[in-house]
Amino acid sequence: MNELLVTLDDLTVAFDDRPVVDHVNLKVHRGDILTIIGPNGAGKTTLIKAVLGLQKPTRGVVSLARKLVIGYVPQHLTLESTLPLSVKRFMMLTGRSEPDCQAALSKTGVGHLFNASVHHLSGGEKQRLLLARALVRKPDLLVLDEPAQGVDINGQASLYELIRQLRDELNCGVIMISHDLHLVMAATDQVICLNQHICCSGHPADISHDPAFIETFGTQVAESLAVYHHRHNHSHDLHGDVVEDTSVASPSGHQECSGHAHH
Ligand SMILES: Nc1ncnc2c1ncn2[C@@H]1O[C@H](COP(=O)(O)OP(=O)(O)OP(=O)(O)O)[C@@H](O)[C@H]1O
Repeated sequence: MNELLVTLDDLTVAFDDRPVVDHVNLKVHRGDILTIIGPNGAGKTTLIKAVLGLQKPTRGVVSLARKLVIGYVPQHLTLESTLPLSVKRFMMLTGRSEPDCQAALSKTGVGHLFNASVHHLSGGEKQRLLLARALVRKPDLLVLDEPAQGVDINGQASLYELIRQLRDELNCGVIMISHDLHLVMAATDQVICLNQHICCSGHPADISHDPAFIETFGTQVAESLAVYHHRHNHSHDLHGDVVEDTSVASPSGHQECSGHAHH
């Protein structure tokens, strides 16, 4: 088992006695890609803020591996539009060397924009710049809050592919929030469906069959994902008749909570 990077132990965050993250238990290891999905207001951002140390738990514990370096990619790049700022300057604000900054930008496919103004970048280029800024710290853990927001559908697929490649290259763990269910399903190892508490979790191909998932996202979404991720779970004999295939793995690590009322 790879090194354990993050443990959430019974994490609860409440605002005015209203729990928005409720009794969440979670472990992230080096090499994991874990995606948090859930409806608006489900507590996704609050959960990652707790991991980043920006939100104090009301109850429970967030434990991080010793000397854990976290690279954070926010949803948007918000900058004062009147402030002239080049990509180079933006990257150098991290305090890293110019060659390191340039290498990180090349890794995320925007090395050619070193001298461009950040204000002139497209949505996809901005996201790649934010990713480069997170990478230059050589993180053990990448935390991304809807990294593909404002990026077109082709750009989204390549951004998720890039995140996978970076995970392989850096051997880091990845926690990300996403709303792009189809793309997430293709690019992640484990999905957590959060609606204050963890409704269900597991391999993306299996989650879409989960009653808790269907309850949260509706039958239409679940069916479209189930078709998209259909896995052949049986074999055929010489006559073409269907035979049970016991060698097909059952949903790996698939868990569903019980004892909670699903919203
Ligand atoms: N500092 C705060 N004080 C009070 N309420 C807060 C605070 N931060 C978040 N909330 C509330 O907590 C709930 C969860 O918010 P959060 O941003 O974590 O949801 P989310 O799942 O990320 O939503 P979205 O998908 O819409 O971004 C919301 O109802 C929000 O209004």
